[in-house]
Amino acid sequence: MMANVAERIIVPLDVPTMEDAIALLDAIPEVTFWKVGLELFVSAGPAILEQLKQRQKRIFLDLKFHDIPNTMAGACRAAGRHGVDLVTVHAPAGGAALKAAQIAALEGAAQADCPPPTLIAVTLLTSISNRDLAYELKVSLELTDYATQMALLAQDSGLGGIVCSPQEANELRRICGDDFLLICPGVRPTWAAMGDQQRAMTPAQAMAAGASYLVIGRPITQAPDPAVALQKICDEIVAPG
Ligand SMILES: O=c1ccn([C@@H]2O[C@H](COP(=O)(O)O)[C@@H](O)[C@H]2O)c(=O)[nH]1
Repeated sequence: MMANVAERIIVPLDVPTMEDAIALLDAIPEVTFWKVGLELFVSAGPAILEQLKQRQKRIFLDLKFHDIPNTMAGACRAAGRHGVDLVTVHAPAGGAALKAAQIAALEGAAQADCPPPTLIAVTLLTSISNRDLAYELKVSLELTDYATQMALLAQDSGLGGIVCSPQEANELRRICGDDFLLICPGVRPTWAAMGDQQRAMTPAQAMAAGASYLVIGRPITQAPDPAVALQKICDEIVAPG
């Protein structure tokens, strides 16, 4: 397995319990970067972060905070104390909330004497289609223009990156520059089911579009053999068919 490719794949621990999470960690020890989302954090709490640290894994705490500035700051300060690598907020919370969140995340890390997390903002969930944006959310901008506005809002607010679909990664990389993290879920090998993802690309396409990291869940975690699925994805990135 090409180490540098595998290290750019973040696998979500989208499972209901701590026991399920540990089984997944043990099934694919090759994974260096794990994502803890709402389901597992609400179920298992911060203890899952300790399990990951004991295994020297990198941690993406994906709780997608979206609230008023004071509440966002409190949540990000607490997240900063956990010593995780990445923390998510929603960009449409607005510039005041994003700035407050960024400052608070650094404060939390300093209080706990741990490295500060990189705060990243979700531009537009990858489960939202062009049609959903226009007809359900009543956003009149073109989807790429909306994602660009959210990315620039995050960058201007001092955040270190965004979560975006690989379909917008090329344009957002051009606009936001090389030092801004682009974390891309919505990644599907040709042999995997799309599920609820609406704006997806293959792993090789997503890397080529400028993603810093790919978030790939069900194609790996629900495969008959997750380690084989991970290896297949790495091979496809290195030598696209
Ligand atoms: O826009 C977003 C933001 C976050 N996610 C998260 O990524 C994974 C994707 O899992 P798959 O099984 O590969 O679909 C999941 O944890 C989401 O919460 C996203 O998909 N889109």
